[in-house]
Amino acid sequence: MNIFISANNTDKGKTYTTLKLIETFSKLGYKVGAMKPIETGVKEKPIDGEKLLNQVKKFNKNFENITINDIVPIQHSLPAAPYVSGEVDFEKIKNAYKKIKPLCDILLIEGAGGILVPINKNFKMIDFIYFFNAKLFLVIGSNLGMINDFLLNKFYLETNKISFTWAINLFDNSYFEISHPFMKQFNPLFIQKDLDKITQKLLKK
Ligand SMILES: Nc1ncnc2c1ncn2[C@@H]1O[C@H](COP(=O)(O)OP(=O)(O)OP(=O)(O)O)[C@@H](O)[C@H]1O
Ligand SMILES: C[C@H](N)[C@@H](CCCCCC(=O)O)NC(=O)O
Repeated sequence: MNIFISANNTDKGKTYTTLKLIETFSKLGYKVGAMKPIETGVKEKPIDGEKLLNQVKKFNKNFENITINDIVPIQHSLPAAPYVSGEVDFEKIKNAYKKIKPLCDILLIEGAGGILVPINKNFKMIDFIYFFNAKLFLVIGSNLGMINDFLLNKFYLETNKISFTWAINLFDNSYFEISHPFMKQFNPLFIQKDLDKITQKLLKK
């Protein structure tokens, strides 16, 4: 099973969440792998990719000899959408995938930014769900502004008949005063307390 992790924007907790999903699925007995096909803003080394690789190695010994370049095949230095930061060689991504996929039961694939971030003229971040035949998990950051972001993502995904599982990443408790009175109608799950429910939903869907 492949799961593509996206978010309502950059810096909303995709890596943070993916680290927790690696641990939770691993403790359920699955061999878990992770990749970030494209990381931008890479100075010396891909920071998100390194966190993912270290976490995977804690639980999955099949990844012992896997390197950062295997799980982050495309690395660009400009911190921007891939469309802007440089060319993306999809063959390289495919080859990395072929190497990693046999090492795990569940592969968590982290995007960059949100679902419509452009990669090139014909390919945007959400298109990775077709490329990898992956389920979509959407992280929604809890800050002011998330209601509009959530509704836009929901509208786009439902209009395009893309099913998704989502949860709120709580940065602080102000969410309960400023956003939850509206959001509660959607019965949100939270990364901080609902990982078991989230993983069960992802396994079922
Ligand atoms: N719930 C949280 N509590 C505290 N810190 C958090 C939380 N969620 C994320 N962070 C921190 O916020 C920063 C951004 O999170 P993260 O890197 O996971 O975002 P991202 O969505 O993966 O970003 P990108 O689009 O760059 O991949 C990181 O420093 C991370 O440790
Ligand atoms: C530089 C960021 N951290 C991120 C790219 C975010 C692109 C956002 C583009 C946009 O929506 O305007 N890169 C990454 O996750 O590898």
